[in-house]
Amino acid sequence: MDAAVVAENVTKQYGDTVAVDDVSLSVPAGTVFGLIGPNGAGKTSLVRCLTGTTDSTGEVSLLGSEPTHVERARIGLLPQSFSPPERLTVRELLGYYANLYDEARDVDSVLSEVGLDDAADTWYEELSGGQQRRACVGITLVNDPDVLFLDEPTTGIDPTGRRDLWTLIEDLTAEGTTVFLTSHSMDEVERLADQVAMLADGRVIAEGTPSALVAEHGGDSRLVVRTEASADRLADTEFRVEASAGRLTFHGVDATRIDDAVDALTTAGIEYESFTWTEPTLEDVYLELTGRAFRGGPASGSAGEQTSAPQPDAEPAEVER
Ligand SMILES: Nc1ncnc2c1ncn2[C@@H]1O[C@H](COP(=O)(O)OP(=O)(O)OP(=O)(O)O)[C@@H](O)[C@H]1O
Repeated sequence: MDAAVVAENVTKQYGDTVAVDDVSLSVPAGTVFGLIGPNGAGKTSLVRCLTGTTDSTGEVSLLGSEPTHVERARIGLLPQSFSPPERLTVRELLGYYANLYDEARDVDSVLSEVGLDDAADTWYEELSGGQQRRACVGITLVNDPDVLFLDEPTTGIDPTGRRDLWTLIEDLTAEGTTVFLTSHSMDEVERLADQVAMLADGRVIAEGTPSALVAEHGGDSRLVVRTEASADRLADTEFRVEASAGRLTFHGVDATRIDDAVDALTTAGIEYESFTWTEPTLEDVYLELTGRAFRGGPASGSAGEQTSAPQPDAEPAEVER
């Protein structure tokens, strides 16, 4: 598969601040590349280097050319902060941007894709924050770009709208669009990205598929049991069990071993109120790698039903006794 975006040893400095530090990456065409990292890690600066909207050192290839030489119609860029003209209706706004290109998509189709059909005749300034963000996403789609850079696309968008946008991004990549996604939403990146790079202090500190990163850095699956019992009665169990206020945490409990852990509780005669099974997610990877993990509590994030296979989107399963 051809690479749509390639960076080799890209560095960007603002005065003494090294915002992007010797970054190399490659994004195959038709895939989603997720860029994550704490505030100030250099994500927006890197996007600017890749799109040729700032100068940098190193090599960047965008659709096989230097970024500034790529036909603008082939690129879509949704910056983190974007303020289009406010005294236009949404339809007028998309039409305005569509007119900047020789060939553009049908504005009403784009409006529909971003869920703004009903707000088409509303002034941009009268939209809610989430609707405004949807309109901005729509603006990036009017030229039917081959590569789409989305910097925090779903900020302010409600959960249903976020999922609609995720589906839209999946549809776009299915048709061959390459998406470079910057996000603080780990569930968004985990759901969408084929490849993820984590940036810290301008450098890529981890890169891989979401599942590979979770396997390497996410920690183990565990069963958290709400009980006042101590761990002493579980001395013989094969699981590593940690006790903390009002709960026992069984480590290394994958989906097929939940029953074994519950059996161990029963065998030990331990009374419990409920238990929750959690498995590591990209959020755990993020917390681990940024060193901000909250130690001692159950990992937050996705989990499956007690007996089902892990489901990336499912809520934690709390099972009452
Ligand atoms: N125009 C600028 N002039 C000077 N310094 C800048 C400029 N833009 C960014 N920086 C600095 O570069 C570093 C990286 O900033 P950048 O905005 O790329 O981070 P980010 O990962 O996108 O952050 P966030 O998640 O908060 O959006 C920060 O130290 C920031 O202060």
